Amino acid sequence: MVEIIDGKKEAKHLNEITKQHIEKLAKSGIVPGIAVIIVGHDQASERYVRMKDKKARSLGIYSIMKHFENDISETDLIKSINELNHDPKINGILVQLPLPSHINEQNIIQSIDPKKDVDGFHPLNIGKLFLNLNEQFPVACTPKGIMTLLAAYQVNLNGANVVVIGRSPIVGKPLLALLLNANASVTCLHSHSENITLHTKKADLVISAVGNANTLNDNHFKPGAYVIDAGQNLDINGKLVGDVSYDQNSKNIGFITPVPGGVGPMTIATLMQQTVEMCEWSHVE
Ligand SMILES: Nc1nc(=O)c2c([nH]1)NC[C@@H]1CN(c3ccc(C(=O)N[C@@H](CCC(=O)O)C(=O)O)cc3)C=[N+]21
Repeated sequence: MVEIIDGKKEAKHLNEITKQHIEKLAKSGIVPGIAVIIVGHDQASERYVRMKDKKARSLGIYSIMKHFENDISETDLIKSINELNHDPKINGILVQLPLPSHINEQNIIQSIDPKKDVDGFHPLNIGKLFLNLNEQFPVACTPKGIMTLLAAYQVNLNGANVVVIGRSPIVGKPLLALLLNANASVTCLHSHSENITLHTKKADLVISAVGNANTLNDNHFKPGAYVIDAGQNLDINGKLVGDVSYDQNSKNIGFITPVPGGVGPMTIATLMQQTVEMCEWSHVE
């Protein structure tokens, strides 16, 4: 029997801890704040952004949303980010990706004050992560949430054989760094990799961040393997599914995170956690 991890339950637990931090800050008259910028009218993006805003408000985080039309110029977008960089009520700035093709994503990410980069996408923060610096800095929320989930399930990463599939700057790459920093032996596979099964069959833990339904199935894993599915795909019926196809009777999978209800809720809970952490960091310096 496959154990299905309850990401919603872990996210709820994390949100309760975040709430305690918010209440403690409130005693000093401090309210953490997040600003989310969204460009255009992509349905999925609008939905995620609303979910983030709703969760932030329910926890007592000050949350503002800036919604721009598709034809906003890069200069105007940077201007708006600059205002938020200087807004003392805002601790975290998130620019929802992807952006329209006439806007250079790196220019936008690099215009965010690294101390307010709640996504952890700024090159300075990614550099700190890869160097494993002993200081406080933001880390991409999906990878950080996955690490929290692994810790909650007491997965021993020390010397473990871990395969990460995907090398995006928002999931695969930061995950590589986090896993290396946790002393795992990490293999990263991607669209040019040959014989994926050769690698996944040896893995104690496989983390898939591909973005294609049915990328993996039970035959890819060794008995008892842990599987984290960070995929968010729509199947042919428009249903949200992950990268891995499996059922309760899959014989090799030890545990797996479901989609929906696995990594997704942890991403949003981690965003809330990190907004509050960044507020705390800004007050001790
Ligand atoms: N700057 C930026 N930061 C991001 O973190 C970011 C982004 N841009 N662009 C898009 C991706 C995608 N992403 C998700 C977060 C939560 C769920 C999530 O909560 N999923 C639920 C289901 C959601 C639903 O009901 O539709 C689940 O898996 O259970 C999904 C996807 C964050 N992203």
